[in-house]
Amino acid sequence: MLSRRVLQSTCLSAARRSNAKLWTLGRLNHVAIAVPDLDESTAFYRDTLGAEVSGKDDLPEHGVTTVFVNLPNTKLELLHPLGEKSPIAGFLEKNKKGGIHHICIEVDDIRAAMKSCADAGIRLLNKEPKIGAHGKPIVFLHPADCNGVLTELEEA
Ligand SMILES: C[C@@H](C(=O)O)C(=O)SCCNC(=O)CCNC(=O)[C@H](O)C(C)(C)COP(=O)(O)OP(=O)(O)OC[C@H]1O[C@@H](n2cnc3c(N)ncnc32)[C@H](O)[C@@H]1OP(=O)(O)O
Ligand SMILES: [Co+2]
Repeated sequence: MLSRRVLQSTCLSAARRSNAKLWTLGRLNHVAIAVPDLDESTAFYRDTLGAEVSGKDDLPEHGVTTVFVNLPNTKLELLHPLGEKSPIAGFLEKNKKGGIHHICIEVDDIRAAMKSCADAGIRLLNKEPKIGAHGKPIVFLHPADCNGVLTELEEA
């Protein structure tokens, strides 16, 4: 009679061999909005809507300056281009007043999630996890493979 532990480890290794999904999708971490004027947009959420907002954070490795708008159940990430090669410059060219740029969903294991997505033919926009605004590993999935929505995964 196989002990419970042996049975469990056998099932787990079978799941690993079958590449079964060994990670979990979590909360909506943030909705990112690209804005042409960061001060004006920050004032709108803070003064007009009464939201609690963070200070500005320059992230040269991402080519953006961010301000986070803290909501009870998620956050808005206000994005403004930083530097010559900002990945959001093209987006703002096309959307002069700004617009929703991406969504960010939490995962418990970024590398397992990246492998599942790559195996499913979803294009990863960074081959290795990068460190995002919250100091956590992140990956971006190509919008064309995600219903037209640029999708960021953050390991939480
Ligand atoms: C700090 C961090 C954090 O939260 O921790 C962040 O969020 S950093 C946030 C900033 N970093 C990133 O966004 C990194 C990932 N983003 C990228 O690599 C880029 O933005 C791409 C998604 C590859 C798009 O680049 P770019 O605009 O230069 O390319 P492109 O103009 O040729 O666009 C290629 C196609 O993608 C579409 N496209 C472009 N940006 C899009 C967006 N935000 N949402 C949905 N579709 C988008 C275009 O319409 C076009 O579609 P058609 O081909 O149909 O015309
Ligand atoms: Co983001």
